[in-house]
Amino acid sequence: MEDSLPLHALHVQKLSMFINRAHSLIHSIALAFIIYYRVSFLFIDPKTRATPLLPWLLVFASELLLSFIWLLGQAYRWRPVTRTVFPERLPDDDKLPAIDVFICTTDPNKEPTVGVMNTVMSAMALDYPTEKLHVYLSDDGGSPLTLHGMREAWRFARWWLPFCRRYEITTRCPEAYFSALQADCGFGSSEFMTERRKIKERYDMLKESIAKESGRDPTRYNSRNTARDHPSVIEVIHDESNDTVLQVDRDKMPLLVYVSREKRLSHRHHFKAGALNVLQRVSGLISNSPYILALDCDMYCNDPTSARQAMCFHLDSNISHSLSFVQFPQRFQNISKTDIYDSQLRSQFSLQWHGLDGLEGPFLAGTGFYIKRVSLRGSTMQEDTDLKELKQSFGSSNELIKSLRQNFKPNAINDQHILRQETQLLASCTYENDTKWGKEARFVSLHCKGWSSVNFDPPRPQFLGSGTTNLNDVLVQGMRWSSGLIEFGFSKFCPLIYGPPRVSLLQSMCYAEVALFPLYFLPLWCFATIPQLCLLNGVPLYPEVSSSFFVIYVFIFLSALSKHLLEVLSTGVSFQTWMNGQRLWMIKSIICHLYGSLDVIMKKFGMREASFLPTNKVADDEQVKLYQMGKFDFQTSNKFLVPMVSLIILNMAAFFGGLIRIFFLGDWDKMFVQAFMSFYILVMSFPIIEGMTIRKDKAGRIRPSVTGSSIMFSTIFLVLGSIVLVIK
Ligand SMILES: O=c1ccn([C@@H]2O[C@H](COP(=O)(O)OP(=O)(O)O[C@H]3O[C@H](CO)[C@@H](O)[C@H](O)[C@H]3O)[C@@H](O)[C@H]2O)c(=O)[nH]1
Ligand SMILES: [Mn+2]
Repeated sequence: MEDSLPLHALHVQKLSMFINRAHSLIHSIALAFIIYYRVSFLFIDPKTRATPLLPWLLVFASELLLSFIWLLGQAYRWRPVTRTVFPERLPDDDKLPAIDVFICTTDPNKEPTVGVMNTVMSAMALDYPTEKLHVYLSDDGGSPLTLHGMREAWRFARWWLPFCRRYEITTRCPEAYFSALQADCGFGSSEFMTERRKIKERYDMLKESIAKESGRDPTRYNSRNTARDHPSVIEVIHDESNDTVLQVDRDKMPLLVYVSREKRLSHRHHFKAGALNVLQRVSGLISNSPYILALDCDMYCNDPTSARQAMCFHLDSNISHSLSFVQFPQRFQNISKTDIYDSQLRSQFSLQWHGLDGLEGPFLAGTGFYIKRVSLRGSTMQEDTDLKELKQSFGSSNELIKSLRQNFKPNAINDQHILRQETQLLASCTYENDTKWGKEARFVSLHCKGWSSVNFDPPRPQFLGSGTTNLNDVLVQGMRWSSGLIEFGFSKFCPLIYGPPRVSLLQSMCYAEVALFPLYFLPLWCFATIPQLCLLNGVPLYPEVSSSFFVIYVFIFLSALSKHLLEVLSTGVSFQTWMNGQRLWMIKSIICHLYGSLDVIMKKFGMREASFLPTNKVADDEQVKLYQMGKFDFQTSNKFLVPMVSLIILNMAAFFGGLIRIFFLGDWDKMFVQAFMSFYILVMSFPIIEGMTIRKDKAGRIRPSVTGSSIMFSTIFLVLGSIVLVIK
């Protein structure tokens, strides 16, 4: 490089690092005391023990598991870093590498077409040489409405892009731009204002046209069968109309391609991962750019500079040879201030990813990353790898294999007919049969193959999506994630076994933490039931208030909570937001992680098929209102509600039973911790108690039938549990 100035800088967060390490050390010592306390119980003569063995062991096992997951999590806190970039030092535009943008959508009912097109247009408007930008939309729904939307988006973009460039607009997602109160670039000249009005009119026309098309024949788009069974359609979107746009501007349009892969009921399609594989192959023939930006259909580009920022890492000769991807944090535009469902994924993107960045690099978040195409290829390809071997890896397409050797130039297939035939082959549902596509878990094993990654979290969010804003979506999404992670944790890629020889111990610990944290459901279920059962039966499980081990327990409780509080507050949010995060952690552990794990077990035994319920991106006015008010919305299935409500009833019984014990039998010293646990659980569950008792609105009321069956379940648990306790 002629320019010796660095393109980016790394800053180790020294203060956090010091606090974290000191805290880990002190907290570990306290945990060691607890283990000593629990183990020494086992050496007491069984005849003189005040507590039966079984509940003691259950609580001990839970404490061990919780401590283990905590210990794994300390790896994130070892060496947190932040970064800055200097895009002004990048080489000239003609020396920048090309980028393919991949956007995935699947269901026009849950993912409104206008929203998807906004993402498409924001990507087309990235601040990057247009001839080096290629935008692909994968439509798993195979919906003609989406294709129609693409044509409209293209037409609008021909006005939108020059407008953004001319006035240096920074918010280039049309919807976000027009709905912002203070449009950026101020209200400048009258020329700008007239232009803006004209563009706004065109944008309204685009929305109207999409609405009209979707209203034309509802059955055409609502058919679930089309979504699951359709041929492949690949179309490079062209200029069809004769609008009078300046020829110069017309040339300055990125390539836009619609890809709907073939889907058949008899073939597995692997959801988003499958869609990304198809895009990788199809784009390999059409543009074959060395870098790829992957986006979810609702993750619009909020700042056009992300591509150049990413290139500050990819083009740095010190790190580029091993750098696989630059990940931007996933942020959301529709999250309320207190974030009652903890949808901002704060701990993940504001804490964990910064910690990983100080090790070998963050994991892929699934969206908002710029990845190097070769790092996706799995096996490294030598010049002399023979054709047979290549076909075993990449499938039968000669053209695709040719493109692998093109050094990121597109294949010069001039014959449109051949190009179409070949891309259709690549997007067919049988293409991956007997190949290595999808077999190598490429995304998760990048670091193990020696690739590194970078996390970049600039002050202005680069990508903004729609987060979950109702309980049902939160739980369904949480369940899907848990199930995916547990599956990974217990596969042959289990990070604790597969990791250490390939990546550092700390990095393996982080991988293990993400893969195993759904196991939180085991200790949390235990802590929400066993101490309560014992409390009602007068069985002590924790040290007496007068014992010095009591102090250790209090210390651990306060140390864990205050550390988390500090971490959350340092991201600039309120105490209330922290509390909401704690509450959601409990709810998700009890519900999502439990069902997610059951899901994996059932899949293993062939009792369930893999599924992917996309989250809803349509804003429901009533729901949004409740959400903005910070009120829970309990319109979700009974399988989620009943376990939660049952635990609350159990804890209510335990708490009041415990109070009676404490005041009438004088068990204060022995039973305080257990009574406090129930009290804490009830305080944290306040919105649910409110739903069971006070709230009368349809969305916020927990139906009496749910409460009824929950009372039944908790009674059965109490009776059976007490019998087991008495038997000893
Ligand atoms: O068969 C499918 C299912 C989903 N998608 C797309 O996948 C994306 C993510 O789906 P979404 O319903 O928005 O899921 P989220 O839970 O919001 O997504 C998070 O979780 C996913 C994994 O569960 C990751 O892939 C995403 O990047 C991450 O944002 C969307 O663009 C979908 O259109 C497909 O293309 N095909
Ligand atoms: Mn999403």
